[in-house]
This record gives sequence, structure tokens and C-alpha cells, in this order.
Amino acid sequence: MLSLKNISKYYQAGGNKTYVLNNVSLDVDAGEFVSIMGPSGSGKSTLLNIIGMLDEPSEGYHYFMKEAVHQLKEKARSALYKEYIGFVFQAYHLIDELTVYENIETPLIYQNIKSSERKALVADMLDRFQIVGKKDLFPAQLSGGQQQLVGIARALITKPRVILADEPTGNLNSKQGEEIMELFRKLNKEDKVTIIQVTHSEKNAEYGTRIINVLDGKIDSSRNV
Ligand SMILES: Nc1ncnc2c1ncn2[C@@H]1O[C@H](COP(=O)(O)OP(=O)(O)OP(=O)(O)O)[C@@H](O)[C@H]1O
Repeated sequence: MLSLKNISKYYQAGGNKTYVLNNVSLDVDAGEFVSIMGPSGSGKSTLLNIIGMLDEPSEGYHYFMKEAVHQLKEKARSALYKEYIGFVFQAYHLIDELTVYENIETPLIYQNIKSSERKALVADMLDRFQIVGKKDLFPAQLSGGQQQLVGIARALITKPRVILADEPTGNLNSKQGEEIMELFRKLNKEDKVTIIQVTHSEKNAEYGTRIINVLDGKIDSSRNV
């Protein structure tokens, strides 16, 4: 499903190249649940952003759903992203001017789903996350954990085949965090959603089926759980 071959990402600073990712190769099959771990600054988010086509590598080959992503133009890349990927960000990236309801609805509008169907899908999601009572509030009126839940609800609303999550439980209390991990496990096992998450938590990492350790911009080790 996903194949990165010899991917590097560097920044040019005064004639010197600083490598954030250095010659990373990684294959992920459909149906896997991969956890990416590693120290702060090791390149985890950069790797996830490249996988999610939000960032471009400096070098290397990137295949996703049999498409050569490194050869695609911006528009085709973004179409591919919209069709398959749901992204859960560390900072929730909610739209401040939109209510909880509207934030969750937005990806469906981009997919041209008709209004009555959108209503049913959003209602379902609000229910599932027990945030029906918050639907008319704006992000600033929510706690960090609630904003995170809305961000996750928004990522899941289009039923993506792949979920990419950067510290998805970072702002949740331990019970909410466990609920999200259980939800991911269920999506992975029952709905066959492929999940790739970045996490600092060993406990969360073990919800995955494979743990990859990134160190200094390289894949240091990989083990099946
Ligand atoms: N635009 C940029 N210019 C220069 N360096 C950058 C830029 N963006 C990111 N970096 C560097 O890339 C390195 C890796 O960042 P990245 O966010 O991928 O790490 P991370 O492993 O996800 O860290 P954390 O766990 O703290 O989120 C960092 O040292 C960062 O300073």
C-alpha cells in the first residue's frame, strides 16, 4: 500500500545540509497498525507528514496505492490524499470560525456528499464521541481534550482507508486516551483501516502491530508486537 524508498529530507543552512530524514526506506501493507517512536527531534513527524503527502522529501521514491507520489503534481497528490487519508494532528488544526458540527462536516463538503447524508454522518460521529451537547460551540470554547476528540471525529468522518495520527492522545486524559486507542484498534481489526501513529507512549505504541524506532533521521529498529 505504501512504499518509501531511500527517502531523505534536509534543510539547507549556510551551505550545509541538515538531514532530518536520512535514506529511510519503509513498506507498510494494507491492514497494518504501525507505531512510530523515537526521541524528540528524531524526524517522526516529518516522516509521517511525508507519508501523508503534507511534506515533500528532498530525495527518494514514494509510492502510495500504486501511484508514484514523487512524480505527481500537487493537484493529483491532494486528490489522492482526500480519497484515502484521514490525518489526526498533534495540534488539532480545527477551524476557529466554525462550530464543532461544521468542523466535523467540512471534509464531507469537500467530497461533495449531499446535505442529508452529511447530517446523518455528523450526528453519528457526535454520538460516538459523546459530544452532541457541544455541537454548536466553537473550538475556543472547548478544552484541549475535547478539541482533540473533534479533530479525531473530523479525521474519521470520511471513513478513510488510512489514518495517520501524530500523538493522537497527547492532550487527552488517560481514560480518553485509552478510548481513542481502543477505537483505533477496532477500526484496524474490524474495518481493516491501516493506521500509522507517532507516539511517545510505549503503552499506546503496543496497540499497534509493529513498532518502528526512529533515531537521528533513520529507522533504527522495527519489531512486530
Ligand atoms: N523548516 C525547517 N527548517 C529546519 N529544520 C527543520 C524544519 N522543520 C523541521 N526541522 C527539524 O527537523 C527535525 C525533526 O523534526 P520532527 O518534527 O520531524 O521531529 P519529531 O521526532 O517529530 O519530534 P517531536 O517528538 O518533538 O515532535 C527537528 O530537529 C527540527 O528542528
